[in-house]
Amino acid sequence: MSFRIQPAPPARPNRCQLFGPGSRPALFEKMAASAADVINLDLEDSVAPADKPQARLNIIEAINSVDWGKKTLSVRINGLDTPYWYQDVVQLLENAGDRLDQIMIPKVGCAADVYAVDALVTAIERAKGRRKPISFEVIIETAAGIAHVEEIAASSPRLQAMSLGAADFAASMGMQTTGIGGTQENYYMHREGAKYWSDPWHWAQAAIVAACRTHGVLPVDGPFGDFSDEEGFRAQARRSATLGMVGKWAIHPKQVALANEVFTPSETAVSEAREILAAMAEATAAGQGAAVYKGRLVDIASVRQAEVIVRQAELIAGS
Ligand SMILES: CC(C)(COP(=O)(O)OP(=O)(O)OC[C@H]1O[C@@H](n2cnc3c(N)ncnc32)[C@H](O)[C@@H]1OP(=O)(O)O)[C@@H](O)C(=O)NCCC(=O)NCCSC(=O)C[C@H](O)C(=O)O
Ligand SMILES: [Mg+2]
Repeated sequence: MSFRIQPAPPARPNRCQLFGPGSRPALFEKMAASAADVINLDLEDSVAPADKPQARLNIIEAINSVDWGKKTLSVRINGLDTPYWYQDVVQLLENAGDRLDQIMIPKVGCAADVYAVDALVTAIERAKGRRKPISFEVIIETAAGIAHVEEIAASSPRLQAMSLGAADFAASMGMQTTGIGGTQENYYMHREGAKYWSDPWHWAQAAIVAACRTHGVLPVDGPFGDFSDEEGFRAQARRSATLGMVGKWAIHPKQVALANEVFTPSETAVSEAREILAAMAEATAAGQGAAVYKGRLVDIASVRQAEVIVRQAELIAGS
């Protein structure tokens, strides 16, 4: 371990972030009643330009009136390259009550983007005497965002989570696809007449996880567009979980249970982790630094791996 200790991320469940357009207030109660850990009310790309003023009003009304339970409540504002974002922030912070937890900043390209929103949010919080500081989450979905991912992860103490936005990311990178996440038909290796599909999102996810873990931020996988493809969603989510991401977006209520299933460690995984901890406790008591568990080596690094799984399970059970 470096002399600089890896900070812990926020201790809250983030297995599923359910999105809904701010222009469809009929969905808000259904979102609140869902099993998602995080709700993202959208002012950005799912809301047409002409509907943005009304969507802001809908969202403010819903933040103040709907029972959101223990969910993290987040609003996605418009990007800093638009004329909308400052009004999103000003109207939200001046009119939404303390139930608003978080602002999601899309298409972040550098740390200064987060700094700009932080400056505005801080000024409004002071002017209005808001008691609860607003936290931030960002979307990495541009070439600049992934190129500057580490400085973005370090950009503000308000930052709690970072997602990969596969659709805008693909567009910004000039990728030849209209798919949102998942297997891409033309991204394959070829050998002896057979195709082997690779994962084009893997490198960006790994970069996001590394940046997030370095700075104590929750890494999250973004949308999977084909909401009729449950196995495709599961496969994408399992790869993300294996890489270290803590959750995934749902763009349809069908996807909430799938995300919760994948990002909740299974009973088998938790029992195995506990057995590894027990085996190592026994080995340590006997003055040994390593042990054999089910025919394989376990040592102090295995303890750290097992602790990740046990901590995740305890966090979810306690939420
Ligand atoms: C995708 C949808 C437009 C589908 O809406 P709809 O046609 O109404 O779906 P269904 O008829 O299948 O709905 C079945 C029931 O579920 C309710 N419903 C639908 N959507 C939601 C929701 N988001 N939350 C809660 N409940 C929902 C319906 O009302 C039906 O209920 P009932 O009649 O009582 O049975 C729609 O799901 C939708 O708008 N989804 C969110 C879209 C969105 O927010 N997109 C933005 C995030 S993705 C993105 O921005 C890309 C990213 O930035 C990137 O770059 O990668
Ligand atoms: Mg996007």
